Amino acid sequence: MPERFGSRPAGVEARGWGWRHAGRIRWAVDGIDLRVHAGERVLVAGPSGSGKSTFLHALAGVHGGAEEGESRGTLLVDGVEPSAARGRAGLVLQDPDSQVILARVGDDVAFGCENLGVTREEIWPRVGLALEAVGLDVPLDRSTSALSGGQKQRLALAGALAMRPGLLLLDEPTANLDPHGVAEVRDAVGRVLDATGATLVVVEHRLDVWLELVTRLVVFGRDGRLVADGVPDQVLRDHSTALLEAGVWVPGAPAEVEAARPPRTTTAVLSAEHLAIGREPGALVQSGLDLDLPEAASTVLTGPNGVGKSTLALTMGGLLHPIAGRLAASPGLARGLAPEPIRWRSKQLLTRIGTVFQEPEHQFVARTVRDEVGVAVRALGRLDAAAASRVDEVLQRLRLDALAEANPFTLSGGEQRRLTVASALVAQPDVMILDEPTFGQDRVTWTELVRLLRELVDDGTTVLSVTHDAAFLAALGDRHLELTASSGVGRRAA
Ligand SMILES: Nc1ncnc2c1ncn2[C@@H]1O[C@H](COP(=O)(O)OP(=O)(O)OP(=O)(O)O)[C@@H](O)[C@H]1O
Ligand SMILES: Nc1ncnc2c1ncn2[C@@H]1O[C@H](COP(=O)(O)OP(=O)(O)OP(=O)(O)O)[C@@H](O)[C@H]1O
Repeated sequence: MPERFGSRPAGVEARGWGWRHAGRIRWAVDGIDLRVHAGERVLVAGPSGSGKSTFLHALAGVHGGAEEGESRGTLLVDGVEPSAARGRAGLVLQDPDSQVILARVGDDVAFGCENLGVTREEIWPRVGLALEAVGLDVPLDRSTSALSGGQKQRLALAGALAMRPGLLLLDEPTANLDPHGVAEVRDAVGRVLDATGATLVVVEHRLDVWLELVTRLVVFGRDGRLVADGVPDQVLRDHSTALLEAGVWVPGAPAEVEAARPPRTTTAVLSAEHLAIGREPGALVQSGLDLDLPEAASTVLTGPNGVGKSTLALTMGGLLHPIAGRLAASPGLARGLAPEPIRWRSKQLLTRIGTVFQEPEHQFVARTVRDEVGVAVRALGRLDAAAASRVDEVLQRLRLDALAEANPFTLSGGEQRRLTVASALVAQPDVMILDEPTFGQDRVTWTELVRLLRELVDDGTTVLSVTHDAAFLAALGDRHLELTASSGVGRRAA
């Protein structure tokens, strides 16, 4: 491979390296001593908010100047400052939405290659190969804004793979993928590494998926310093306590939460009959859906990427018009309003159905974390002492209290996810609809989130969650609905 295409494997060296984001007192990452040889494959794990993404962004050379933060120590990629080695690294961001640049799938995948000066004759075969490798089977002229979350994640990875970088940097690349897609994408990365010999640094909470591909495991602790580094088997054996304390999902050590239990009642709070859904009238995604949400139980909706889970969640949440059929609330939920949630005004919706979107940052409206959590209660004119103390309690339970004054947009991916859940919780809606609620969570924050949702259900809240997370399904799938491409929605017992 000609070198100007950036395919020569690049090593990494950190000596006492640290980064502090502007506006923060704490160093997000500090005292990092790490030498990664060209061609090594490194898995980075650690608690939510421990600086994993910060480190990855630094390696990609995308941190800006003093207005974004300050660094100390030394960080080198291929022997030079990361900003001078930008063409050598391919970064896939945690939030695939923020990485989509161009309007068409093919152009978006080609974008990075064009920047590297790859010839046009070579770009298009690369684009085709990369899309095939990540299993994104859509026309090159498909609009990128019409892709589902999982499809966008595959798109971002295809763009990075097409560049054939010497240093591949992946931030939770499989967090939005269905189980089949997880293995498919990991194997695609493996094949590219085998072919190019590139160095890999991948951040992921779930170790089991990546362990078979990597040669090294590096673990960040809560304070942004390394707590373990070495051959995976050895790190897992010698540091198991430290790893569990750091919230790492150690294989074979599942979270300690109760299993799902069958719904207590068959009374439905929301029922769909022959429902047809889509983002717009001409674009039907599913039709003929019959389903209901049992009261005071937790229903979990699973299914492959792009099948329509988010679309169904938004429709159930009263945010998208059904294309056909009927979605009706029980009289107890409608409380005097028309039965169709789409007809409720936003304030009326707030206390009846709270929806947490798949992409957290689409939801932020306030300037601080504390204000964001209080948005709903303020809209309802209920910011009394009880509401204020509930805000504090939720912040503390979801480990956001130390970030109460931070800007929501500066939070880590996992912190943002917890913030959106916190905001919806505080309004105390009868029904909560959550799209991928455990995205980006470590074992500790995951457990806290799952326990909190179980308590809500015990107290009478009806919860519907969309997820690809098998552990979440085991803990909260009182009712399991599986959406499939051919047969609509199937119901499974807990
Ligand atoms: N742009 C920013 N400005 C200010 N603080 C930031 C910014 N980005 C991240 N932080 C803070 O730096 C810390 C580390 O964040 P980072 O995203 O690196 O964590 P992470 O380990 O990747 O977390 P997660 O597993 O939740 O994605 C967090 O406390 C976060 O709030
Ligand atoms: N904003 C949009 N505009 C038009 N079409 C969209 C939009 N978002 C998604 N789609 C399309 O609608 C279909 C269903 O998408 P949806 O997001 O509901 O899937 P999903 O099951 O939630 O997928 P994932 O698991 O990847 O998040 C997909 O084929 C997708 O391409």
